[in-house]
Amino acid sequence: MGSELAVSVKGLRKAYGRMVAIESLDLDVRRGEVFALLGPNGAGKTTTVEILEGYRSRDGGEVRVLDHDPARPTAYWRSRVGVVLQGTGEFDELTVGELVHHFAAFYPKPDNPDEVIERVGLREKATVRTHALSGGQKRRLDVALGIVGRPELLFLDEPTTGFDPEARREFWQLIRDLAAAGTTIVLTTHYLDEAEALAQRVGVIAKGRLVEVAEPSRLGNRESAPATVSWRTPDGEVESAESATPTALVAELAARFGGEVPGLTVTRPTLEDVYLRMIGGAA
Ligand SMILES: Nc1ncnc2c1ncn2[C@@H]1O[C@H](COP(=O)(O)OP(=O)(O)OP(=O)(O)O)[C@@H](O)[C@H]1O
Repeated sequence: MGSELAVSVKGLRKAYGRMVAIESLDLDVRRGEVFALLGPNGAGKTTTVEILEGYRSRDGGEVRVLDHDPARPTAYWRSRVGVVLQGTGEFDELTVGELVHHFAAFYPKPDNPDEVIERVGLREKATVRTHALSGGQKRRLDVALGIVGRPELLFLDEPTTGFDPEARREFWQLIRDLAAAGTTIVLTTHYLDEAEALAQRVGVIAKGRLVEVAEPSRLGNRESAPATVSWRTPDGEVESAESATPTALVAELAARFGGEVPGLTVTRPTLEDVYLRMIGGAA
């Protein structure tokens, strides 16, 4: 029986020459959760994730991934960790079907390659050579290659960049299905709505440090942040007020208008609002 944590990081440090990319980073990911890593360009997300995947060395700190140090990867450990790489250009001449079958053969207990192709929505492209796929279709193929080994833990680096809106929704469903089947998922993304739709917890990295970890609805005290209430006055002007007790304000407006309040909206800061404030403060 392994630990409750799929990923455990304490005091991680990584420098490139004199540039310190990661400075004393602590991070835990629980088994079975979907965890999103957010942060501006150059914050250190890819560096962190590639250290966890065993593809980059570290300069300091303790790291356990599925109870194993990724700095000393074994073939068995690698078979339990799925990595969605961006692009597999060297296999351009193979068809989608050939490539997914080829990758499946690397794993001890792979999924059925044809079912995986179906699940990522590429059934119609199974006999097409991979160089002839569109950008979004190539990303779907990358995902297929990352999951065909039935990983316990899946890393996804900016998985939906270049997807059209429908493909994103379909991909989100795929991630939810994998999570429901017990796969732990760590994803990096620049899309705040994606983090909010998929992740139980998000971690914000800025300048090589983890600034905060929270449920998306609670990040930056978002839940208790003042709400903005706006409405239209009888002259047709839009008026708005910030309020810590918006319900009371709306009740007062309802009384003032004698019923329906014209143009009423009540908004709290979005995940993007609190995120931008957070990384602005850390920069
Ligand atoms: N191989 C490398 N050699 C030197 N510096 C590097 C290397 N890889 C990353 N860096 C630097 O380390 C810092 C963190 O980079 P990293 O790629 O981890 O950021 P990121 O958060 O993934 O950014 P993005 O959102 O743009 O993908 C950056 O300042 C980057 O320039």
